[in-house]
Amino acid sequence: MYKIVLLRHGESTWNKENRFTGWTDVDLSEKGIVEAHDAGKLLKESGFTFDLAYISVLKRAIRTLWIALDEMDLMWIPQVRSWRLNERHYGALQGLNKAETAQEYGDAQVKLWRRSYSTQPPALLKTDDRWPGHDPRYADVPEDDLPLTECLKDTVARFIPYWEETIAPSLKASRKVIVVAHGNSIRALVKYLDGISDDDIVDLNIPTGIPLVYELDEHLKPISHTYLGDPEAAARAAAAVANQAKAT
Ligand SMILES: O=C(O)[C@@H](CO)OP(=O)(O)O
Repeated sequence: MYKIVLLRHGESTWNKENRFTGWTDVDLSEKGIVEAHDAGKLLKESGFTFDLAYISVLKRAIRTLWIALDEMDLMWIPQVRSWRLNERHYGALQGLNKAETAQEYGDAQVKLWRRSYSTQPPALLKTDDRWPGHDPRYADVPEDDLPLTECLKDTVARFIPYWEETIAPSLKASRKVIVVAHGNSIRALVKYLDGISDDDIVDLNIPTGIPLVYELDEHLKPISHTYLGDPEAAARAAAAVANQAKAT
């Protein structure tokens, strides 16, 4: 049996301001820093240890990992960054307030943009400063792979090859792995691992800063998954994420 821990970063400054974030590189809020410390303490108290970490190239995930590893006295472990673990790119919605966007376009449209499997938010133009082609951290990524917007299906398409080619072989080599990523990139992985349908994935929300532990069989098929800590608190936090973009 294999085990892997998936962790969404702690609350970011734009989570706090209720803005669509995507690939915008915002930092953790004060609450997010506390959540990252708590995640590390909880992992340590629960007997977890790691010898390899995978993270996105966004600082809210990187800092969450650093803080959690510091709590576990594991800052020495290899930390492998990939853009493929980034948050789903939110296209032209990046920066907008979620509730105001729902007032303008309606709750149903915003829910489609946030949670449907295959509806892309409005796209950026390549001339827009928010297009990742202007950011040196993506200089080695082929231009055709850099999104102008993404639906969850697009995030699955760029994350799962990385799972198959890089993360899964590490697990099979008995590495103790933590993945620190984002609400929608973790939804992409969970959809794939648990075989969740395109319709049912709409109702899955991932809370910030609560470790999600998967036990996997020898073929890396899930045997179980659980949030560490208080399950009701995790359910409440997930419901709060779902409700972030209501117009009223
Ligand atoms: O703004 C975002 O990038 C994500 C995660 O913070 O938001 P949502 O939960 O609305 O998909």
